[in-house]
Amino acid sequence: MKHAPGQHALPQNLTAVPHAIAADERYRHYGHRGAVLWLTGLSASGKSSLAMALEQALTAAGYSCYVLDGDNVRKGLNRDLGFSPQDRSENIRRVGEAAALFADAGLICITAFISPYKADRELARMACPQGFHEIHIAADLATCEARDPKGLYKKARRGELSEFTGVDAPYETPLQAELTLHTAQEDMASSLKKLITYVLDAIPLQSSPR
Ligand SMILES: Nc1ncnc2c1ncn2[C@@H]1O[C@H](COP(=O)(O)OS(=O)(=O)O)[C@@H](OP(=O)(O)O)[C@H]1O
Ligand SMILES: Nc1ncnc2c1ncn2[C@@H]1O[C@H](COP(=O)(O)OP(=O)(O)O)[C@@H](O)[C@H]1O
Repeated sequence: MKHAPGQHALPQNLTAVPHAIAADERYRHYGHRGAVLWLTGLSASGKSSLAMALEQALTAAGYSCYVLDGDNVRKGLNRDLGFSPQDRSENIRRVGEAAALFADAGLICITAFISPYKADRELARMACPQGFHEIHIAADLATCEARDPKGLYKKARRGELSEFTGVDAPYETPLQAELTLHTAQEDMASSLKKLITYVLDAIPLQSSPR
């Protein structure tokens, strides 16, 4: 359809608001509020496994979710960053900002990063006013080291990898996480069940979305 000069196809009021679609419309569309589920824990504690399984379970239940993890963030957006304390902080700052955008768009953003520093996790929380749920994937170092799925703990012990979390870099244990999963003491199905139960309660789904 052709428009005369000065006319346009969009409704006039779209130019008057910062977001053309308001939060309530996103809620009606997705059937739930946007939020960030922030998984934190040592390497091999179970973050990635639980994040992927949770995404699958929530999607099957009718939620719209997306996982941010090292695989899709450290290879692209954050490929300039390593594992120094400064780089880890910047990694988490950017992930927090990106997660906030996903939540603002109405999605459940599940993040799976070691995020070893308490102050960085607090900054991420402040960046995500839509709702930030810190979930501590708690497994002791000995268990994680015994799992060692990528052989990184062995490398670190041999001195071939420096500043490895738990070996020669710190992990600051969350003191007030919304949920703690003890993944050294229970199998993955039990941890996943607790996680799903928590999310269904904390982020209710409308009875008839869309
Ligand atoms: N030095 C060092 N310390 C910790 N981890 C290391 C290191 N070097 C590489 N890796 C691999 O990178 C993954 C952790 O990346 P993150 O972005 O989650 O780390 S952080 O939050 O910035 O601390 C981590 O993945 P996960 O095992 O899934 O946690 C490791 O596989
Ligand atoms: N309760 C549990 N929750 C999650 N993972 C578990 C659990 N028990 C054992 N595991 C195993 O621990 C390993 C964790 O690896 P991964 O998910 O890659 O950890 P991370 O992303 O934290 O590095 C997987 O092999 C997983 O099957």
